[in-house]
Amino acid sequence: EDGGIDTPARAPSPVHQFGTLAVHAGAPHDPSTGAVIESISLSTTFAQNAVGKPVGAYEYSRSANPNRDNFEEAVAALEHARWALAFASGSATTATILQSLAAGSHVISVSDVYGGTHRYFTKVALAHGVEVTFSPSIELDVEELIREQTKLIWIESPSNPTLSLVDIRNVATVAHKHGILVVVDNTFLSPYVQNPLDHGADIVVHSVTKYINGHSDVVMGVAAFNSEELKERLTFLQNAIGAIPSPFDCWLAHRGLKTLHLRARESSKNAMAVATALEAYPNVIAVNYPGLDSHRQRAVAIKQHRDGLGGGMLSFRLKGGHAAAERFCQQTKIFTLAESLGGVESLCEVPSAMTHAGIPKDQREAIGVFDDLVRLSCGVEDAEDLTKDVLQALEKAVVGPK
Ligand SMILES: C=C(NCc1c(COP(=O)(O)O)cnc(C)c1O)C(=O)O
Repeated sequence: EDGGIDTPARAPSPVHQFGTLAVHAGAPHDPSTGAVIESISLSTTFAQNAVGKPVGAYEYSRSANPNRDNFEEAVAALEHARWALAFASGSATTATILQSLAAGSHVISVSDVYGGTHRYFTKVALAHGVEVTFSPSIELDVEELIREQTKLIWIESPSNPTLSLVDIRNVATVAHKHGILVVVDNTFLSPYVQNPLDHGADIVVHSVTKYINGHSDVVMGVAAFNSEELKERLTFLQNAIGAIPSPFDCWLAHRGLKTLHLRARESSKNAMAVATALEAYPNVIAVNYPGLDSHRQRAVAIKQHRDGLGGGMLSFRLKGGHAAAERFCQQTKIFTLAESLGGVESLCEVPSAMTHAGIPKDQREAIGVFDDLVRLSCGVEDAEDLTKDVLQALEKAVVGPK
């Protein structure tokens, strides 16, 4: 007990280090053929020897599927969780968790969240009776924001796209005193850099579409947790709502996950090089990167991130407003102008006009998503090439005196 919520049993401490788990967790050799790589089980249904007596462990693919089981087992191992459940997308994961709440429930969310998450919180959740309110400084004011009906606190750390951090333990300590669950969206860092359950979170979620799959060829989401009650509730909803991923997508995402440690280290190194170059550039107003000593919450990164890594994501403000931000993204040669993030290829975007365009301008700017903000997803290309690409695009983007 740490207040009003049972502290669930923790997953057993991992026997192996991250890289070994990434390669081997949830990856049994086929006992009949010895195949080292799992097959893809596309069958949607499984024979029964007699009524209600399936031949094996499976009956119908929406309820369970071998590839999904293997992928979920691997994610659970990497997030230090007893269980993980995979969904059709990160957004489907968010929706299923919110739909686990009774009508009349209240959720407190950090203000700076992905635009699609904001869209669900403000335009969908209320339809099933869940009210979401936002806080720009959740560590400071969470206690006063809690209501009798508050059931969940939703954190993105780092947040998309301003890379704000939250000290998870601080929020979880307050939340658990009131019997409130804490969800951390760990998409921006991946399980390699941060494990929110180790800091008191009750559920960790990812858009698998990003770093975990890592190759921009799968849309998927996942939630991981230690509570048996959550496992029962969310497994029921995974089947009843049915927002599940395909076996092939699970197979692809499991393959991508096996190199997550290599990709996360490389993209973090690249982001540090690019952020450092940006910080030195005269026409850059501000750089948001948790790996920089100048980051406003650098102490939280050092406390919560493996080796204080900043991850592969960063954003920066450019003199010259929206026009300069757009020109930058049109001038890059290696960074591709596109939404999404976390893949092997580097991407750039202008959140105010793209991923966060659905958030009203005044609310956007209140959380630092200004029209001149550019977001970069640093892939695994060479740091020198990425840095040169950014600098040449800056030269062309900024018109007038530097
Ligand atoms: C597509 C983008 N984000 C998706 C996303 C999601 C939604 O994941 P989807 O798999 O795209 O549904 C959830 N959480 C975070 C932090 C995210 O960044 C983007 O920011 O370009």
